Amino acid sequence: MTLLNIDGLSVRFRLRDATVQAVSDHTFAVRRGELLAIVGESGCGKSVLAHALFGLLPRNAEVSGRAILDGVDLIGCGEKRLAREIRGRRLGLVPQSPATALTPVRTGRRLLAETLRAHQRDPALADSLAEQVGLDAAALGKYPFELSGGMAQRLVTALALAPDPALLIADEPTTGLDRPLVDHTLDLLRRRCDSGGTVLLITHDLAAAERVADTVAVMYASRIVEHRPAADVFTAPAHPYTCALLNALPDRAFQPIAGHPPMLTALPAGCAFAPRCTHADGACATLPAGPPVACHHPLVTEAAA
Ligand SMILES: Nc1ncnc2c1ncn2[C@@H]1O[C@H](COP(=O)(O)OP(=O)(O)OP(=O)(O)O)[C@@H](O)[C@H]1O
Ligand code: NI
Repeated sequence: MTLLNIDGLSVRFRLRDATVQAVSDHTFAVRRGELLAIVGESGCGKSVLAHALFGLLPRNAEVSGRAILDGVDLIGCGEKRLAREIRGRRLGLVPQSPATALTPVRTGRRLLAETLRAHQRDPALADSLAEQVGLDAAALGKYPFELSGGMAQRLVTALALAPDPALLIADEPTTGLDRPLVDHTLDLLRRRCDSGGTVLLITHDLAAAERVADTVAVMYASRIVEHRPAADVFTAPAHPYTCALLNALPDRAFQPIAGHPPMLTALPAGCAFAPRCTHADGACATLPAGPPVACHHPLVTEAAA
């Protein structure tokens, strides 16, 4: 059953002399129990997508399209309803910058207990939540400024989990963690989905997505260019950009992608990857249809059908 239905979602920022097109025409659904990983290079619009869903965009943002979570349009329902009914119980966010998200004058234990209480949950769950994210009791007694980056990261993850949200958006939840803790966090998200929860994992770490995702959406320059089951994306990528991303991994060809992504203030009318793509031709001057694969020359043709 579908939990989140996104239809034609776009976000642009108006600047004095330019417009930043940060999210372009996203249409996708997330099933209950699904772990969808959104991957793509730095600056492609992943966090802006998360903030649009959470209703956290700055004033210069213009949002269009719809994002229906459990019957409620997150884009159109208004700040009051978002604050009262949505953030917390239905929608949780692990923010990308934990340090700025933590209230400095309370210990981790107190922050967690307050969040639990605010959502009618037992504040005594604070210690077990901390344990789930790999924080020990001593760390929980510290103030945010006393925490390392990795500890703060685990605390914001525990805080986002505290209300037990129907959909958890985790924006780079493994930043600052060493490998065992990265895996610990990823496995926690996987278990959450296995027991009926739903997670949208935003990451630039393809290995992380490969470890736990059911489905993967690959973003390039504000658009989703490929959105398919994870096993297919990692074994038979269909978009040349996905293929190039995988080939850049150290344990694959370790071949960096030539060139740079376009400025989001000057996106081309056609395929934005065409200038870097060895398969590009005249057809790429027009916008390809898709996903599942937004490409005029997909590498796996049946996937584009
Ligand atoms: N308030 C804003 N005004 C103008 N541009 C913005 C604003 N917020 C974000 N952007 C731009 O939107 C684009 C997408 O940013 P976003 O943070 O979503 O990237 P990202 O994919 O999350 O990257 P990273 O992996 O580095 O976190 C960037 O070019 C960024 O500069
Ligand atoms: Ni980001």
